[in-house]
Amino acid sequence: MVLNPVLGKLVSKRVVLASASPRRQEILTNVGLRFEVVPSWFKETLEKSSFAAPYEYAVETAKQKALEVANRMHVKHLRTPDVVIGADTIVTVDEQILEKPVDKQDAYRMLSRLNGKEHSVFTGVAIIHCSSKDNQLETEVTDFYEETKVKFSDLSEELLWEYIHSGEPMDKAGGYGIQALGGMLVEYVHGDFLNVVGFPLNHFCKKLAELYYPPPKHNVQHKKYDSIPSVDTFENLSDGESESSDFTEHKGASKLDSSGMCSSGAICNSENNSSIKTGFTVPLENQNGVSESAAKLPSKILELMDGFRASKAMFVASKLKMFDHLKDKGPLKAVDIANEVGTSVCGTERLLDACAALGLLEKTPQGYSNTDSANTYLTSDGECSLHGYIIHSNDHIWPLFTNLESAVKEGSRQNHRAFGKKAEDLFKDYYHSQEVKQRFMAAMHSIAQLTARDVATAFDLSRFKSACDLGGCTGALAHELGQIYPNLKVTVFDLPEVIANTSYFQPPGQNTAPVTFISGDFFKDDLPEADLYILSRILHDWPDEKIHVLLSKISAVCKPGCEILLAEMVLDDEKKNRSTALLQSLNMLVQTEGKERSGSEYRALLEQHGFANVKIRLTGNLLDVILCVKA
Ligand SMILES: O=c1[nH]cc([C@@H]2O[C@H](COP(=O)(O)OP(=O)(O)OP(=O)(O)O)[C@@H](O)[C@H]2O)c(=O)[nH]1
Repeated sequence: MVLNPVLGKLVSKRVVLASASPRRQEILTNVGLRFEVVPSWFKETLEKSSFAAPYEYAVETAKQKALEVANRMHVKHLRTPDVVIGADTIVTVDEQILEKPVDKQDAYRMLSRLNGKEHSVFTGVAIIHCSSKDNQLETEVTDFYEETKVKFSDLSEELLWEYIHSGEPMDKAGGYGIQALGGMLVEYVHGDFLNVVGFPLNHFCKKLAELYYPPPKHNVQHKKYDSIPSVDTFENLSDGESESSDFTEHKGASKLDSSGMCSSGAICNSENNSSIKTGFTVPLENQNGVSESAAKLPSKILELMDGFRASKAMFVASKLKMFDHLKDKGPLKAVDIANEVGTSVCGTERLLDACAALGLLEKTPQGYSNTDSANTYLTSDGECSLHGYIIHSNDHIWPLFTNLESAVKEGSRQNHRAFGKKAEDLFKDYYHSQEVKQRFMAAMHSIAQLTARDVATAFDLSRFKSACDLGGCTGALAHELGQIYPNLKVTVFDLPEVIANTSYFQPPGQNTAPVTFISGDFFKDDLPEADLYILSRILHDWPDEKIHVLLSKISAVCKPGCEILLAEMVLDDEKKNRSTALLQSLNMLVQTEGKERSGSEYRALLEQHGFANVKIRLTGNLLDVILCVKA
């Protein structure tokens, strides 16, 4: 779910965050944005005195950071990104610009200046839209800044030094982190808190709204985006569709009757009273046009209550290949689709209407047709088809999840309840029939294709000569690695039942780098030699005991300097923020003995087997990446 649909405009774009700041990564990840992280190499050394105002310095630095990454990625022939985001945070006090302290003395100097006073925090942000024409990079720059005022209490020398010795100030503008220990120094904040932390999310969304929902020319009233558009339809999540600025057009269009329904019969959106197609939030306006009841309605809970119905509607339409038929022959009427797929007309019409309301289809007098997102993701041959994973979700995960209650009570997987068969070995269960095996492989292939580029580029892997993808299934990640690193020889090592079935999934065309497939069981058989061992979505399948067996085997064949790359959904250490990963951990509960783990948990497992320098990258995609080296 994307609460703010303007972020959905970036869904099908290759978005790059040109920042090493973990805070910026977290702020953007938390709102569901998918992006790659490519830290900028631009040195923050612009001449401050040449700028008329401090914020101009921050904006220019942000711009240069983003442009450096856009250029580097273009030149390196990694696919040119669509959007690069750069940011720079500075603190100003007494007309001085403070950046990150270089050492403890510098931190002390900064904090002493801020002590007992109000100061400003500016973050400059640059959003660069990139395109490639005749192999030349073309860029369109949008930039802005946000100012937040912060006041420090009167702080004792002792407290300042204690804070400095905590180590927290060192990578933070002005020498403090308001989101952690530094919060104790602060008396008040006027303005956007996240701006202080490093990224002005609200202003960023407004800027995107200006860019992606340009105001209708006849309606000058809405020229400025004071609020983020809140039209909550799925089509706003896809790029290029529904470009109209619905949210301005609908403003105030519907009135509510006493039952809370819009007079049009549509359900209304709480923020701007616009007609929306999904959700239940029903506002009442007071005389100032402010919604009174919205706050009382548990819209999040209502949405979650509804969530399984929406999933199932999409699953069934996918399983019945409705999106495939519409791609080939749309627009089609319900009766035509019902005839094509052999379903009832009344049931088909309701399903298609629901899919249209969810933004998966478009409904016109000519009939139903796919949205661009449906063509791309929901058809079985779509460019980034998730069909395989959707069918696996419908046929395998859904029955398991209906037994979640038992799984939670018993703390174990539920295959016996869902499929009337006691779980044996996890993969033997998947591979007991050709049909289930192919379904599972297609599901893994969908996810691997969606994530491969982000996994492959999370770190620079060009120094490696050979890589072995343990449990690499269809080879989707291996092929992507071969594309990006032409000097890397990639081997996929997987069970014989898998290797025997990989041919169907190989990419078409001659110019893909060759991948070698070797069959074997990584728990029992000798592992192929490699400089880099990859485990993508493997460790989460297993309990710690089994992971120790596997890591000790890898450690035994790894020469010093060899590395391991893990691709997993990494939980935050407190296990409270990343809902997709936490739900995935429940998913592992109902079907495996494994679980999702936090960065610290992975680090501890790896370090026990002699791996060091564990680096973690949150990619913003479904998989995050961990790299470590055999000491
Ligand atoms: O209260 C807080 N104030 C500031 C921060 C963090 O401080 C840094 C600011 O540095 P900069 O903008 O130069 O960004 P870098 O970290 O060097 O990363 P780039 O690669 O983008 O240059 C920033 O990380 C803020 O998050 C804080 O955490 N709390």
